[in-house]
Amino acid sequence: MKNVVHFGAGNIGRGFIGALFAQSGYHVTFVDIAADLINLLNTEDAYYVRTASEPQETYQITNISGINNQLDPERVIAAINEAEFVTTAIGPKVLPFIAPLIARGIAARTNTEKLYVIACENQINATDALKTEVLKALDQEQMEKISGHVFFLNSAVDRIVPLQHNDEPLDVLVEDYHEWIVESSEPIPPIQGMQTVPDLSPYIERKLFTVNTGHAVTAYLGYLAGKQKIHQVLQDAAIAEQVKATLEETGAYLIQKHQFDPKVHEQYIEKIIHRFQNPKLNDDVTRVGRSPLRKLGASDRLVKPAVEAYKLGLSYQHLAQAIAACLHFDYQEDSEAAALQKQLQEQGAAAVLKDVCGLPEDHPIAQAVLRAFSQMVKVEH
Ligand SMILES: NC(=O)C1=CN([C@@H]2O[C@H](COP(=O)(O)OP(=O)(O)OC[C@H]3O[C@@H](n4cnc5c(N)ncnc54)[C@H](O)[C@@H]3O)[C@@H](O)[C@H]2O)C=CC1
Ligand SMILES: O=P(O)(O)OC[C@H]1O[C@](O)(CO)[C@@H](O)[C@@H]1O
Repeated sequence: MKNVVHFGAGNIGRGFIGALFAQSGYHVTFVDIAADLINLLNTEDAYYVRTASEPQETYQITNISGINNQLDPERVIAAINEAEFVTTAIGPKVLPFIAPLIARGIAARTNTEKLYVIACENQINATDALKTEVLKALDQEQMEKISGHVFFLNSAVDRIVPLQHNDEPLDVLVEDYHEWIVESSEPIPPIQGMQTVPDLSPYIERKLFTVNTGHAVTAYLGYLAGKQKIHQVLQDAAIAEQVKATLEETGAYLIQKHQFDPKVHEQYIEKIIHRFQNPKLNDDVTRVGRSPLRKLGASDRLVKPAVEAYKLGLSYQHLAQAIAACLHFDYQEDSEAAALQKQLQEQGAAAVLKDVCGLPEDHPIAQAVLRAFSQMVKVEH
């Protein structure tokens, strides 16, 4: 029996990556700090993944177990010894916290088979970031020991998995579409639904700056307009037009940088917006807008394409409006939104743009954001 240790038994963990491994004949050991979830994974024989589509498809996921990494790190280390893959879907900011345990697991391995480590997060080169943290925890001898045995592979993951409201807590509602692309120039063990490419850059940029930019803009404009669900936001023709115009801006950059066929890219944009419009996902604006500080980062879905468009002399005005709308995201239950609002109140928008986005006040994008920010009117929630 082949084994995978997957960190993060949440929506993407159970509904996407863990499910693909189980369907490919692997035993999936989920690692999480959520004690109830781990208990259920150890007491239930199976859970169900259901698609938000017509007709609905249902997949039974079996051969699963769970370990609480806070309570039982030694068992995680033992599980890594048996594993062919270690994967994560935990949030990019959490990677540094789990890296030391992954390092201990790798260092303790007596299994001489190859091990593939893949971070499945919405961030460019997330596995490289994880690798950096793992290597920090290893000494020279350990690094030499793993060389040629442990491979860190970047990846791009795409499947919309909303917040869950199921009768059975392990079950997951997912969209039927999914794409998992892993960067590797060498063959790796095949996993159902995983595709390998030698250069991930065009794929991850296309995904992050279309799916994630589009989703984030929809969420922030929707929040500003007082809407609750993503598909409802796109029923507003003016917002839908603005989302499309933003993706035309990221598209112009992507087409130029990666020599994409403009017609094919246009179809990709249409398909992505169509995915957002799926009412069966019933996805919350506040989920999709979550973690605005991360989303405002210089390498993330809003600022990076705006800066790249600016450098190429392309339009970035709609992206600037999207950044401005993000600054209005004051959903207090999101800790990053609360921190963002605090910083805005204490230091003002120009300071936030400099600190969080890496945009000095005199940068033309910062100027466009500041203008849009002051003109936007938010509907109170
Ligand atoms: N939900 C979605 O539609 C998509 C999410 N992603 C990415 O996948 C990643 C996970 O997202 P979701 O599954 O939606 O989040 P989630 O919140 O449903 O799952 C994250 C899981 O990580 C666990 N966790 C947090 N800190 C931990 C720690 N220190 N140790 C062990 N477990 C810990 C949580 O308890 C939770 O079960 C994120 O990077 C997200 O950007 C990517 C594509 C789609
Ligand atoms: O934590 P993040 O970056 O919001 O990740 C979740 C996002 O990823 C996506 O699933 C796209 O793959 C979006 O649907 C969703 O908003």
